[in-house]
Amino acid sequence: MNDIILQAVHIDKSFREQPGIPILSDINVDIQKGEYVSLMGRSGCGKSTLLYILSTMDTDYKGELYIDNELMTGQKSNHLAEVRNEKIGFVFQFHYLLNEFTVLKNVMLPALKMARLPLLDIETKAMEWLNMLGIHQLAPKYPNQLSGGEKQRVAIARALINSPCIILADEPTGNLDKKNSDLIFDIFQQLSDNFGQTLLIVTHDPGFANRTKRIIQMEDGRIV
Ligand SMILES: Nc1ncnc2c1ncn2[C@@H]1O[C@H](COP(=O)(O)OP(=O)(O)OP(=O)(O)O)[C@@H](O)[C@H]1O
Repeated sequence: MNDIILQAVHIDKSFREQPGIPILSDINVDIQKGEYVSLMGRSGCGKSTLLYILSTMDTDYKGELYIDNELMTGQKSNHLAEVRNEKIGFVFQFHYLLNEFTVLKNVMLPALKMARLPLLDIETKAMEWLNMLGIHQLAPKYPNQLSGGEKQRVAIARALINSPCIILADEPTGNLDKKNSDLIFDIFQQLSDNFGQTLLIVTHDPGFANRTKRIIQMEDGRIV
């Protein structure tokens, strides 16, 4: 056992529609527990494709992926779904909140799916994260009543509810103005500094990447 939370070993990927055209070539990545890492590179270099594989959602690749020292490659889809729900927190450019549920219920959902804690404890935990992110007053509202920045903070609370080993974020501020982007970056910084949260963030923003502790730079499907 070691402190590596996420490990990609010799990952290659090409899309079935374009066999023989490599999108990712010999990708090797180690993310240690508590690391705060950004993944940068020009548009089309393969960042989202890689993140999708690291998140276990894309299983069509060559090489090996380990999450929390467990080999994910070749595992059945229902086991991968369990690992994702328990160990990975996702934050995307678009928040994917469910409009028919309140903010509180949206944040609680991943924990309700796991069904490991009593309802009241899940609610308390959800409120704690909403509080920490400065949006506890939004708990009874519905996503379509919120601003873009507020929705993204709710999405971060939802990503945190199961105390994931790692947060994976794909352009989490891509849809936000500067003020809200700064706020989201401050939150990631706090999660890293105060909670030791492991984070891997795909970003175009060099200013943000420079605030992370390590930058992984990609070019044409390779890490450079
Ligand atoms: N389903 C697909 N079939 C074929 N090619 C694809 C598919 N999805 C993505 N690609 C190609 O794979 C390459 C990498 O795409 P990807 O979305 O990973 O890049 P990216 O670095 O995340 O770009 P951006 O910063 O613009 O989001 C691109 O050339 C893209 O056109």
